[in-house]
Amino acid sequence: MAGTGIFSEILDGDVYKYYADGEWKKSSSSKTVAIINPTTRKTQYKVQACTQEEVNKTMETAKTAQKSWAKTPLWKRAELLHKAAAILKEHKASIAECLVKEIAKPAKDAVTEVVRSGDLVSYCAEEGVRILGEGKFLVSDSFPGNERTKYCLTSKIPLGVILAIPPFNYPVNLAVSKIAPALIAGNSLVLKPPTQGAVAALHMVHCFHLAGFPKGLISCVTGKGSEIGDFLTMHPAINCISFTGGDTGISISKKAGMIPLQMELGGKDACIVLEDADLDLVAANIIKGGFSYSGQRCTAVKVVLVMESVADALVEKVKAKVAKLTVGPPENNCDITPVVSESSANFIEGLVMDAKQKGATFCQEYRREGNLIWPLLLDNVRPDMRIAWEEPFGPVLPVIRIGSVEEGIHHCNASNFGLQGCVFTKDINKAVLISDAMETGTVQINSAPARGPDHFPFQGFKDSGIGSQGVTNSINMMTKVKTTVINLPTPSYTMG
Ligand SMILES: NC(=O)C1=CN([C@@H]2O[C@H](COP(=O)(O)OP(=O)(O)OC[C@H]3O[C@@H](n4cnc5c(N)ncnc54)[C@H](OP(=O)(O)O)[C@@H]3O)[C@@H](O)[C@H]2O)C=CC1
Ligand SMILES: O=C(O)[C@H](O)COP(=O)(O)O
Repeated sequence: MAGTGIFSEILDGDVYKYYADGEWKKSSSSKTVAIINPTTRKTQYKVQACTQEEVNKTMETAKTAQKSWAKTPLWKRAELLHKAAAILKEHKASIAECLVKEIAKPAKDAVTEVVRSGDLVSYCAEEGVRILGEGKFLVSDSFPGNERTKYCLTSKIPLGVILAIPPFNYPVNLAVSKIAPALIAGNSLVLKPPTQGAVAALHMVHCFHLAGFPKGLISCVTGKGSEIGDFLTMHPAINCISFTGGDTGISISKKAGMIPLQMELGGKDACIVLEDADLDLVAANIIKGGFSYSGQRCTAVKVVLVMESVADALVEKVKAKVAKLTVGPPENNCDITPVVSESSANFIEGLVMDAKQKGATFCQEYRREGNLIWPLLLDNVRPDMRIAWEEPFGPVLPVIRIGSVEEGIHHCNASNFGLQGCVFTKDINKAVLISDAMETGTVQINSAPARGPDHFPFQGFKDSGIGSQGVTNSINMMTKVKTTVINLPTPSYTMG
C-alpha cells in the first residue's frame, strides 16, 4: 500500500517528504500542498512546499554528485538502472494505487504505466551502454586542402544537472523517460513532479533510492509549479531542462538561459479519414485514441476530419462504440473516469457550450457530475468553433466533415500545434503523400497517434515542442560533443 512497508520512510504523519542529498526530508517552510482526489474532490495526500533555500541546497548537491557520477563506469550506471527498474516493477501495486487516487487513472492502466516505466528504464540502460560506448573518428584529408595530419576523436559527455518537469497525466512514465537517459549519460537529475501525481512520483523516486544511487544524484523537490517553477527553471545550476506539459513550456522556453531544452507540449492530433478506409478499424482507433484515459493524453485523437461521403457511416459506428464505454471511478477500471481537476472540467464544459451555441450536432446528451464528464462526440463541427482548434484534454471529440483530402491537410496544418496525426486509407501511396504534407512530428498510418513504444522518436513541431524524445534521442540530447584532435608532425597514411 502507498506510504507503508518500504515506503513508510517517505511519509511524515500525513505529509509526504521531499528527497534531497540521498535523504527524505521535511521542508522548513512548514507549508504543504494538498493533492485533490479527482473522484472524491477531497484532499487525498499532502506534499511539502519546498523553499528556495532548499532548492539551492539541492542544486549544490546535484552539482557535486554529478562530478563523481560522470567518472562511474558506464556498465555500473547501467547496472544500477536495471536494479531500479526491477524494484519499480516489484512495487507496481503501491505506485499504481497513487495514480488511481491522484489522477484518476483507471486501475489497470495505472499498473501498465508503472510496468512500462520499468521497461523504459531497462531499455535505456542497454541503449546507453551501446550508444555512449561509441564515438567518432575523423581524419583531416577528407576536407579539401588537408593532408592526413589530424585525427579527430569525438565522444559524448554529460551536460551536468538536468531539471525534469513532467505533467500530471503520466507522472511516473514521463518522469523516468527523463531520469533514465539523464543518469545513463552521466548527469545528475532534479525532478519537480506535477502536483497531481507527486506522490506516485515520490514512490518511484524511492525505488531509485533503494537501488543505491549515490547521494544527491537524484532529487525530488515538491511544491506548486506556479510558486517554485520559475526559481527552478531559471536556476543558474541547471544545464538542461526536459519539460512535458502545456503552454507553460512556451513561457519556460522564453525565460530559460542558454541551455538545451527538450519540450513536449500540447497537441491537436488530427485523424484524417479517406473514402476507402476500413471504417471499423477507424472507429476502433477513434475510441482508443480519443477516449482512453478520458482523452487526457497529448497524443489523443483530438479532431476527426472525415470525407463527407463516409461521414454518416463512420459517425454511426463511433456512436455505437461510445455507448459501450463504461463511466465511473478509476478503482472500477471504468473507461471514462473523472478528469484531473474541477478547472479542467470547467474548461472542457466551456468548449462544449461554445460548440452547442454555434450549432454542432450532439451525438450524445452532454452530462457531467463533478469532474466526471460522459464521453461526447460532436458532429458537424465547423472551424469557427473553439473545439475545432483547442485541446479539451477530456472525453469530448469533434468531427469535421471535409470535401477533399486537401481540406483535411489544410485544417491540420492551420493548427498552432504539430504533435502527431493519423491517416486512414487502404492506399499506401496516398497515405505517404498525406503524411509528408502533414506538419506534425509523427504521422501514424492506419492507427491512432501514440508516443509508445517508448524507444520510438517522439517530437512535436510548432507549439508542440522543441527537440525529440524517445530513449535514443533523449540520451543523445542529454549529452554534448567533446572532441580531441591529435596533430601529427607529418602526414600518415595506412597502406592496407
Ligand atoms: N507532448 C507531450 O508529450 C505531452 C503534452 N502534454 C500537455 O500537457 C498539458 C496537460 O498537463 P499539465 O500537467 O496540466 O501541464 P502544465 O503545463 O500545467 O504542467 C506541467 C508541469 O509543469 C509544472 N509547472 C507549472 N507551472 C510551472 C512554472 N511556472 N515553471 C515550471 N514548471 C511549472 C507543473 O507543476 P504543477 O502541477 O505543480 O503545476 C507540472 O509539473 C496538456 O496541454 C497536454 O497536451 C501532456 C503530456 C504529454
Ligand atoms: O503524455 C502523453 O499523453 C503521452 O506522451 C502519450 O503517451 P502514449 O501515446 O504512449 O499513451
